[in-house]
Amino acid sequence: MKELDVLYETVIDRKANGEEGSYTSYLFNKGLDKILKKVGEECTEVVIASLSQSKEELVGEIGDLMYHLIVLMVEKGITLDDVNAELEKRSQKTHNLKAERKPIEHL
Ligand SMILES: N=c1c2ncn([C@@H]3O[C@H](COP(=O)(O)OP(=O)(O)OP(=O)(O)O)[C@@H](O)[C@H]3O)c2ncn1[C@@H]1O[C@H](COP(=O)(O)O)[C@@H](O)[C@H]1O
Repeated sequence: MKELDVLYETVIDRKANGEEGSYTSYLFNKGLDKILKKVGEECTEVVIASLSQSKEELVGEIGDLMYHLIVLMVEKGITLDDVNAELEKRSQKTHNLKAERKPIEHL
């Protein structure tokens, strides 16, 4: 997804160079605990928006979560390619529902 690549590069640049007035630079300066707090908050906001808000608001909350996840990835040295490779590995395997979760078939 093009926008994710652009955002990732911007976040990499903020970590390397910093930028006056940048929220991303602010997060990196605060450190891992602050980034994790924001990821946790944004997860909760996605859950709340899913239950009670419009599709538009939910899309906004998902965007916030994805942004903060990318900040976390950059902080931990994880690339989009790392995640793509993991998803690609999983895509080889389908029908992952565990046997015990499958409905009992009545013969
Ligand atoms: N996608 C985002 C993005 N999503 C959310 N946010 C910011 O995340 C903050 C979260 O808001 P909250 O109300 O939860 O938190 P807050 O009270 O403002 O801040 P805290 O005190 O909790 O840290 C807001 O300030 C938003 O502006 C983002 N800030 C930046 N980006 C991207 O990062 C790029 C670089 O931004 P800067 O680093 O600010 O130049 C931008 O062009 C965008 O593409």
